[in-house]
Amino acid sequence: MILQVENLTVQRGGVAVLAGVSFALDAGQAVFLRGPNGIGKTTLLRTLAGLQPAVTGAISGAHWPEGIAYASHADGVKPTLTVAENLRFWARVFGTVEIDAALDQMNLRDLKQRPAHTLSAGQKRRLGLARMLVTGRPIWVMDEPTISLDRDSTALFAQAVQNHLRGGGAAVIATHIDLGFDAQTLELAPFKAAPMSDADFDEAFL
Ligand SMILES: Nc1ncnc2c1ncn2[C@@H]1O[C@H](COP(=O)(O)OP(=O)(O)OP(=O)(O)O)[C@@H](O)[C@H]1O
Repeated sequence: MILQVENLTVQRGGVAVLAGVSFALDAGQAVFLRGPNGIGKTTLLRTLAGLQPAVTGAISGAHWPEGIAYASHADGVKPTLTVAENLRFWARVFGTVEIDAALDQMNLRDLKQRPAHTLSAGQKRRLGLARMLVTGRPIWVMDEPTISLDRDSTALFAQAVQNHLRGGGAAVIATHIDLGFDAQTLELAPFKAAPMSDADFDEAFL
């Protein structure tokens, strides 16, 4: 199993938001996380990425956590560097060298020498996603990756994810849209944590 999540409770601002989340991914598999605004998708992704601890439950797998590449809402793009320099920078951070495949897969070759601050929102997002390709990491954890992408770029991204899966990778993707390929779907609404009751407060502490 490349990633296994068992009975996970995750919290934001000290309050549990999701409880009892479980799923498992083998190499070559993806899961789409769905749920209304505020349900806890970002919180779950941040926990999977090892950026915050789980309240209870377990995350395990052959490559966890060192094999995770996390794409948050932010693109992580360095504005003063060109597109190619951004990718080389990330390649160096992750100990890889190859950026050509990322340029091609996210259709960035013509923009290679452009300073990133001159890119449109969608182009910047394509660069942010190309970053995932240069990490060389097997598990992609992605938060609404298609925001700002037009239909063609969304299709390019979906293709890049499928290539990653075919190469033995895995992906956890919070998305509201249909990316056009089959994967598990995990609806998070049923895992909404119960609100704290008055009985949970410790009077002696107040
Ligand atoms: N710093 C904070 N303190 C307390 N609560 C917070 C804090 N940050 C976020 N929250 C709350 O935690 C819950 C989960 O937020 P999260 O960002 O994980 O949801 P989401 O499903 O990713 O939402 P969206 O679809 O809107 O991006 C939300 O109800 C949010 O209001």
